[in-house]
Amino acid sequence: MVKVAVAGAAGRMGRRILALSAAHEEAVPVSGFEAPNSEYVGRPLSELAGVASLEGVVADSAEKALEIADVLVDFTVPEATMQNLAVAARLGKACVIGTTGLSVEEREKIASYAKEIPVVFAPNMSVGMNLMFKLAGMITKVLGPDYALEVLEAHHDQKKDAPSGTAVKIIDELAKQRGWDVDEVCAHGRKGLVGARPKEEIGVSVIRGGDIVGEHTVYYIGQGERLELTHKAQSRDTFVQGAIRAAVWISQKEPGLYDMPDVLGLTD
Ligand SMILES: NC(=O)C1=CN([C@@H]2O[C@H](COP(=O)(O)OP(=O)(O)OC[C@H]3O[C@@H](n4cnc5c(N)ncnc54)[C@H](O)[C@@H]3O)[C@@H](O)[C@H]2O)C=CC1
Ligand SMILES: O=C(O)C1=N[C@H](C(=O)O)C[C@H](O)C1
Repeated sequence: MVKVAVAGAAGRMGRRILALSAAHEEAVPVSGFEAPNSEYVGRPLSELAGVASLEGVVADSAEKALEIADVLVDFTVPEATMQNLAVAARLGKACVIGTTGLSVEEREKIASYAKEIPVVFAPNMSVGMNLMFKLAGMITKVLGPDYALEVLEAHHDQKKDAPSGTAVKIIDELAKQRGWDVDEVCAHGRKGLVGARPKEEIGVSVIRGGDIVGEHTVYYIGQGERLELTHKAQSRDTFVQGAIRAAVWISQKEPGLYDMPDVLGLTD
């Protein structure tokens, strides 16, 4: 059994990771933690996860939680993820990171820690979305430059970062296929007298509201037709299942930076 420590144990993802790993055949949640000043520190994990058999309480540090674990699973906020990763590297523990909204510098630091410990780092852990990343690139290539590229993402009203980490990765795939520099071509939420649409542009639109789990669409807009490629997450558990799969997988790996296609066997 792979022993999992859950960062952000009281969060939307953290609670479901505790619950679903408690019922998993190859993983077991041995600890969960929150920031030291969190109101959840000391609360029973069983209460947060809604699983009576779960033992232990929410710890106040990554050190305490990781001492007894094999793998850190972290869906928190960028600052916490970077701190937790430093602890994991010091203790030689593998990591699964799902946090989004990280800066370029933070991503580089993750790559550097991955020289010491195995790390899965992916903005979306669902099977369908990881297939969509590939399809989005393929469609862009097949349709060619006459089709305008627009990306729309929608999430719940508590989401902190925008555009979503998934949208950022989709945009990277599209730009890569066209040979464009992503920093030069994105039009985020147009406003005012923006003029005619340049050919070298990727439009990016963001919706926030209610309890939308996560929806992403790429529009390929031509003259006389348009193709829409959409993924809708209907439950957070789709990401959680992927995260637990990644935790089991990474527990057997050498240091390195891995993505979900590695875990899912979707590599070319
Ligand atoms: N890669 C993927 O498949 C997915 C990624 N995400 C990402 O995961 C992250 C978390 O999402 P949610 O669970 O919805 O957010 P959330 O806000 O419900 O949970 C985050 C938790 O982290 C805790 N936290 C903050 N600082 C901490 C620290 N220093 N140590 C330990 N815990 C700390 C918070 O108190 C909170 O309980 C976001 O960046 C989101 O975009 C979310 C779903 C899927
Ligand atoms: O914050 C969320 O909820 C989600 N975040 C991820 C992202 O930013 O792409 C993945 C998923 O869409 C849910």
